[in-house]
Amino acid sequence: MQRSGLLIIISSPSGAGKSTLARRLMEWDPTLRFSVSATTRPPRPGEVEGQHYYFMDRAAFDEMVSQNQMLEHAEVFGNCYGSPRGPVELAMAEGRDTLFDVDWQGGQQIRASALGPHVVSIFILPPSLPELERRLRSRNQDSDEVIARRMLKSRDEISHWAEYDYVLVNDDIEATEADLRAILTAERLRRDRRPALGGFVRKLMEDAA
Ligand SMILES: Nc1ncnc2c1ncn2[C@@H]1O[C@H](COP(=O)(O)OP(=O)(O)OP(=O)(O)O)[C@@H](O)[C@H]1O
Ligand SMILES: Nc1nc2c(ncn2[C@@H]2O[C@H](COP(=O)(O)O)[C@@H](O)[C@H]2O)c(=O)[nH]1
Repeated sequence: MQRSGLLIIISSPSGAGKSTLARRLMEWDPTLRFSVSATTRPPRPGEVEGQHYYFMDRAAFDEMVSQNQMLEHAEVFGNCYGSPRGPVELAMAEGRDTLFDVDWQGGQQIRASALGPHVVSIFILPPSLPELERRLRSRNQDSDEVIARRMLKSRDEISHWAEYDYVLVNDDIEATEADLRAILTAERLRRDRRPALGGFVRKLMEDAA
């Protein structure tokens, strides 16, 4: 039987380090596929269409939603974000694992979808709220107003931490990346080895009889 890809969801308050960790994880394992989201947010300097996001206007976004082309979608910080369904289903059929950088609403929707049994969800906490703000500022890409809005929403996002399979505090980036690698390795072992164990255990018992 062809194995099915895992859906690895990473959520956190804005600025805790999801994108940085996702990038590092994909450098470690280039077979991982990143789910490039659609968004109505304008591009930041340096963001590339089709690599960081599919940037679109509200009409195009709504059209995708109405055609059932989004696996999940939500309004975050006043803009629309969504995960296109087609590439995820393709990756799963090919047995490839997909990484999602989505907020708690996206996490809930994917978990509740038909693909829910394939989800591994990870919540990233910042070491403190002042450090979260420092990281948002150090990124040097958002206005004071945008940063204030994201900080205001951070408590709401953090309140969903217990809905996730794993929760990591992203203090030291190397240590957090090592934890993510360990999670991925263990979850893949579980997926790949467990189905074959039924036959192995049956034979073990027969041989002993
Ligand atoms: N462990 C860490 N220690 C110090 N700085 C970090 C750490 N992890 C990430 N950063 C820095 O914090 C900033 C925000 O990180 P990043 O953009 O990855 O956050 P994010 O959670 O993806 O944010 P958003 O939700 O807005 O996309 C970046 O400048 C990144 O280099
Ligand atoms: N529910 C979804 N949330 C998403 C998606 N893509 C990104 N996000 C989340 O939005 C915020 C802000 O992202 P930014 O790039 O503007 O900083 C962040 O929390 C992301 O996780 C998505 O497809 N669905």
